[in-house]
Amino acid sequence: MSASPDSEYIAQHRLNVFFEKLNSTLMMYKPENPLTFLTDCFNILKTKAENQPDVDYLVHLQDYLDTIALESSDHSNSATIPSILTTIPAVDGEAAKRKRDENETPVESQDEIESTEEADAFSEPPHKLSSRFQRTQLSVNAAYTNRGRRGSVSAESIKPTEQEYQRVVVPKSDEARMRIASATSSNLLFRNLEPDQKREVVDGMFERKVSEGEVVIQQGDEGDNFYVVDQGLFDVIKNGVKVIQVSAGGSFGELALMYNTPRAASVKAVTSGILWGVDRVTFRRSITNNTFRKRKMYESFLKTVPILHTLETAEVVKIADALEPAEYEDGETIIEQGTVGNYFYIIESGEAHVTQIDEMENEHELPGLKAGNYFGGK
Ligand SMILES: Nc1ncnc2c1ncn2[C@@H]1O[C@@H]2COP(=O)(O)O[C@H]2[C@H]1O
Repeated sequence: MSASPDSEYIAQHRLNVFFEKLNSTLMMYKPENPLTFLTDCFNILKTKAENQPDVDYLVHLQDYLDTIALESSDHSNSATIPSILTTIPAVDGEAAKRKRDENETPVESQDEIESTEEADAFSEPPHKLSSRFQRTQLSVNAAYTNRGRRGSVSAESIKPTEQEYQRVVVPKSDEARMRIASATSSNLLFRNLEPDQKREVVDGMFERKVSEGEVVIQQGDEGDNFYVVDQGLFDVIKNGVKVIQVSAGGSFGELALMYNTPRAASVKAVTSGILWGVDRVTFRRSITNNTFRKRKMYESFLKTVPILHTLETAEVVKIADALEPAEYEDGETIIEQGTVGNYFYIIESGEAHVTQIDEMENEHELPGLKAGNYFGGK
């Protein structure tokens, strides 16, 4: 039996997903004027589609919804829906700055105001191209899967004022500090922390012993703590399906805290184990500030990379955590034929020549690579 023209049209444009997302967003924020809200949303989608026509319109929509979820969570006392300002892609630093200059920015969060200079530095492209052959690559060395629609729960702003904020210090032995150091040594979320921020997180960490079978995090709950695994194995279960297992040195529970959303998955202890927990406020003050900026900077770019199109935001941000920018001069060799590849590269901007030497030692020019293309890895 063939599908009706109506259902074909719906499937072709994935209208059910589109309307479901709009509907759940309206239900979540309940804007006073839904028509204005939707008009803003459509205008923004139109602009995004004009700027990045190759990107799927549902990706643009999700990006916009993520942005307003983040913005509204940092303005939890305000009922306003964030303005168009918040939708300027982080990679377009100049445009974002111009827009900020043009608009008196009533919706900027405290965090944004305090870190304007730093944010500008981050939102600038990390390099300037001196010629069309100058190349810049990003190496990727880790990723994990995560699919999740973000809801929103209200929460404290990232940087509470000093009077409000009481630094949490949980007394612990040197042995405990050593164990924490070992558990966090290879954790991506800790990699970019300043020594003082790291000390703040470690000071605030508390030990939690868990029994086999214990549910540490329940999908859909409001986020309270972030956890680093010291000992034991933990299954991450999403909608009843195990998506990943976390072991010593791994961590979980950052998404709900970082994005002020309900827990995206459940986490259950497969064995008895020991966790180091960090409360929500300490986490947001230290880890979120660093990680979030990096995630926002690369999220929009990564969504334009064809191989990553099918990933949802939660998956993309994990890749963003693992990215390391690398610059190459015009003519510099990035990888050499016959050598072992350690990195996967995505071209953020610039172009790369690809050549191959055959058995007769003749060099052949292969099709070149440009922004969004990738190479390397095994
Ligand atoms: N595929 C996945 N989907 C959702 N959460 C995941 C996934 N893999 C690991 N997690 C972790 O599981 C945690 C559940 O709580 P959070 O949503 O706070 O943060 C989540 C992530 O840290």
